[in-house]
Amino acid sequence: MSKSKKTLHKRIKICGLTRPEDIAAVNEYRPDYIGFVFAPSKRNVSEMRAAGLKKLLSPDITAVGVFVNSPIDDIVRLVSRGIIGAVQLHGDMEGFETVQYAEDLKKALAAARPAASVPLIRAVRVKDGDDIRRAVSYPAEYLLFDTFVKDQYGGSGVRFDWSLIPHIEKPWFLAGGLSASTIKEALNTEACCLDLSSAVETDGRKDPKKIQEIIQTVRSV
Ligand SMILES: O=C(O)c1ccccc1NCC(=O)[C@H](O)[C@H](O)COP(=O)(O)O
Repeated sequence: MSKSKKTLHKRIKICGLTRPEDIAAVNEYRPDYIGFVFAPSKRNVSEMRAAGLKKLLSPDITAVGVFVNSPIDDIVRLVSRGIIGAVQLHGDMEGFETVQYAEDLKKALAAARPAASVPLIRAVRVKDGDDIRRAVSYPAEYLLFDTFVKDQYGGSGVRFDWSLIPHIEKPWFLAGGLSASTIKEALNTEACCLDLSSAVETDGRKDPKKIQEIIQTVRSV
């Protein structure tokens, strides 16, 4: 593992924002990305809610739409309306979010927004190293490694064994149970971005103090 890659500036994504108060917190503490979850989840936001939240969001923070097996048209509409600027695919690579699906989505996004570059982030729910190796050739700009939890697509707050991640050329996000107690260790991985949700919540709501602490830790390195 190259030292320079490990010590590169890490980006931060705070996922699962649902309220204007959450947007006020990220506008103040400034992660690189925030996530709106359009999949079934306790953090789900409707298109209308996300549109309202996006209007409040600082324009230099990229809003990522998180999807699980969604129709391409729904994703393209959110991008066309300027509600999201990146697409995180968290569903099933076999059966729904296939390679063909990603290629069709890319074509549809390019047709709808020719001037915009809308990166795809391929989420991989890691059970073992094979899950990672299978995902490397998926047509996405980034990979995102999260924990496999049965019957839960994401936002579990559970960590996986990071030693399963080999050196890969494609940039990748690290997710799954990242918290104040693991963030320094995560800074020592080759991830380009650290993605948090559960650990920056209190009683199921985003907690500005926890967001501030995590972002300060990451930025102080
Ligand atoms: O957050 C959710 O509820 C969710 C539901 C369905 C698919 C994806 C979901 N979240 C995706 C994320 O990017 C989370 O930040 C990531 O899974 C990490 O969450 P956590 O382990 O809670 O930090």
